[in-house]
Amino acid sequence: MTRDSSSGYQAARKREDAQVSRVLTWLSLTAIMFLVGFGSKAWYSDHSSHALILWAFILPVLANMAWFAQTGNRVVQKGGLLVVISILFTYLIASGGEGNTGPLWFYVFPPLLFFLTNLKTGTMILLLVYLVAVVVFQFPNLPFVLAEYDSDFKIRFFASLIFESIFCFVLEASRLKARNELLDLALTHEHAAKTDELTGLSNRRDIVNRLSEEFSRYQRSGHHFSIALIDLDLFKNVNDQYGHNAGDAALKQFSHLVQTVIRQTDVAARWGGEEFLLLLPDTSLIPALTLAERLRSEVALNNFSFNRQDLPITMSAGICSIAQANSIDDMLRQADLQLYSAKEAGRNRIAPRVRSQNTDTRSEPSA
Ligand SMILES: Nc1nc2c(ncn2[C@@H]2O[C@H](COP(=O)(O)OP(=O)(O)OP(=O)(O)O)[C@@H](O)[C@H]2O)c(=O)[nH]1
Repeated sequence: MTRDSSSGYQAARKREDAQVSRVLTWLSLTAIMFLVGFGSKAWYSDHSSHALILWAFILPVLANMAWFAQTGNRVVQKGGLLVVISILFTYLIASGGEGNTGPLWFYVFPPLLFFLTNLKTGTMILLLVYLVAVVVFQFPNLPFVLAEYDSDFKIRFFASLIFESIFCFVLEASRLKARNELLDLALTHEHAAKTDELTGLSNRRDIVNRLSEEFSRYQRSGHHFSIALIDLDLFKNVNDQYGHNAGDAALKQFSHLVQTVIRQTDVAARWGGEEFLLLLPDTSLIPALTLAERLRSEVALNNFSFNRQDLPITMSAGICSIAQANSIDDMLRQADLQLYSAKEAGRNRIAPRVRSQNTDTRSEPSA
C-alpha cells in the first residue's frame, strides 16, 4: 500500500484541502475589509483614483468567493485568489500606494505562496514576484510605474524579502517533512490494523468492513457477490505431528497460494486460526463454486513443506452467494453450515447451497 492509495492519507488530504479552503475564505473576507478600509482612507485623503482602484479589487475577490460557493472548485479558488492578489500587489508596488508604502504588501507573498502551492511552484512564483519588483525598481519610466524608490530602500527591501522567503521555505519544508512522517506512521498503523500478521492477508476486522461495504453496494446497485468460508482439514494433526512452526509455515504457504488463484478485486482474509474467508465481488454462486473448486484442487496438488518435510494439507469450503441470503450474518451462517456439511461429507471438498424461493437443494462435488 503506497501513501497515495492509503485511505487514511486520502482522508488527511481531504481534511487539509478543506482547511485550506476555509483559510482562503477568511483571507478573502479580510482582504475585502482591508480594501474597504484603505480605500476609504485614500478617498478621504483626496486620493480618489487610488481609492476607486482599491475598491474595484473587491469585485474579483467577491466573484472568486461566489464561484467557489457555487462550484466547490478549490483549484480555481486558490488560483483565482492568487491572480487577484498578484495583480493588486503589482499595482501597489508600481503605484507606490499611499506614501510609497505599496511594496510592504510584497511581504505577504512568501508565506501565502508556500501555503497555497507547493515548495517548487511557490519558489517559481516567488522568482516571478522578485522579477516584478526588479522591473518596477529599475525602470521607473515604464508607463505603468508611477512610484520611485531610493536605492537604500530597494536594497533593504530585497534583502528583507529574500530573508523572509528563505525563512518561509525552510519552515514549509520542515512542516512538510513532519507531516509526511506522520502520514507514513499513520499508514503503517492503518496497514497493521487491517492485516493479519502471520499471513499478510486481511484480518477479520478488515474483511468485516469490506463485507458491509459490499453489501451496501449490492443494496445500492444490485451487484452480486459471494463468499467462501475455508477451513484447512485436520490441521490439529499437522501441528501435533510436525510442530506449531510447521503449521504456521503451512498457513503462510496456503495464503500465498490463495492470492495467486483469486482475482485482484477479490479479498482473502484470515477469519481466525486455520479458517479463511474469501470475498468475491461481482460473483454469483456458480462462478464462486468454480473458483473454490479450483483453489481446492490447487491446494490438494500443492507441495506444502516445512524443513524438507511434506505437509498433508487439504481444504474444505462452504460457499454462499448474496442471492441466497438476506444479510451478511445470514451469508456467514449459511457458508458455515455448508462448511460443516463439507467436513461431514469427508473433507477436501466444497459445499454449495442453492436455494430458490420454493426449493432448498444442496449438492456437493466429489473431491
Ligand atoms: N500453527 C498454527 N496452528 C493454528 C493456528 N491457529 C489455529 N491453529 C490450530 O488449528 C487447529 C484447529 O484444529 P481443529 O479446530 O480441531 O480442527 P482441525 O484439526 O482442522 O479439524 P477439522 O477442522 O475438523 O478438519 C488447532 O490445533 C489450532 O491450534 C496458528 O496460527 N498457527
